[in-house]
Amino acid sequence: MTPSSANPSPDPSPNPLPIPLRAEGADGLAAIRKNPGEAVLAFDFDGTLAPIVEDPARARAHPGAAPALARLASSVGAVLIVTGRPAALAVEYGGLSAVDGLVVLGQYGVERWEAGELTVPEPPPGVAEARAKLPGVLAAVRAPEGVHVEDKGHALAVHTRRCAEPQVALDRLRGLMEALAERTGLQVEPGRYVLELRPPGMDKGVALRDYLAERAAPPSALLYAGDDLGDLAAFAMVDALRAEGVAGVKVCSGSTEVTALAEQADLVVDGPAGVVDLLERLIAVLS
Ligand SMILES: O=P(O)(O)OC[C@H]1O[C@H](O[C@H]2O[C@H](CO)[C@@H](O)[C@H](O)[C@H]2O)[C@H](O)[C@@H](O)[C@@H]1O
Repeated sequence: MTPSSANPSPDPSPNPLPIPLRAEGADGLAAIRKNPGEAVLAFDFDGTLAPIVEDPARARAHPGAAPALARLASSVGAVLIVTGRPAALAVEYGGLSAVDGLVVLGQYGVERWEAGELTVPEPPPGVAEARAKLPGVLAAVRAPEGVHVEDKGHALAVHTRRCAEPQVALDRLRGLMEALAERTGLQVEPGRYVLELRPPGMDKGVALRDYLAERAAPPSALLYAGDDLGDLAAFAMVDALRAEGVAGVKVCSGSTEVTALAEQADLVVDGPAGVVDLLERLIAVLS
């Protein structure tokens, strides 16, 4: 898959930006080019910067991601990672610690990493309760072989990717997870062959909005790239900001596993390799 485009690019440069599918996306890219120093570029981690792998502990960013983000960080207003991962893990798995000025909002915005400093609040008591109850719940329903739990401190992610039938397994667990979430005051965050039990009240859209509110002025443009259902809240925030006059670009790191983002995106690229290609094209036009 090459970057999506409605028409052939009129840009004569050897490394042109793709043409967005929507006029608003084209306006967003134009705003980044016009005023890069005030633009904010935000990225999801798994599936967007890091290829999806079976074992979450083995996920690593595409080798081109950190170098490209480091170069962009020197020419745009801010580079952000907004992830369901614990912030420190995203930094480690992404090899991102040397990206100047990078801010990582982890666990859907609950945690923050910046300049080597990590801020992690105490999780609500429901997380400990869910942690204690989850093994019993999974055993009681004879969870299929391959189901595994990732304990993220603030959330418990139940993964089915390693099951023989991951979608069947996910569907079988959904109701139980919802019931456990209700009993523990948590919410279920669905994703790519994963159901997470996490505290309510924060999502990637709120995380973006809070971050932007800290800045002295609204950005010249906000680009957000994601691949999974948890990124829809960030896309909705791009839309909300557009309604307030802030230019935006919604980029989908495409996969066959999730199609909801592609339906809303201005640009659909081919997974993390496609995202890195887009970053390199941005570097080329901004330098
Ligand atoms: O917001 P993100 O950065 O996209 O994180 C979302 C979740 O990603 C991870 O799970 C996904 O990636 C795994 C590794 O490739 C894959 O095995 C799994 O099937 C995917 O759902 C991560 O493990 C979760 O903690 C994140 O919340």
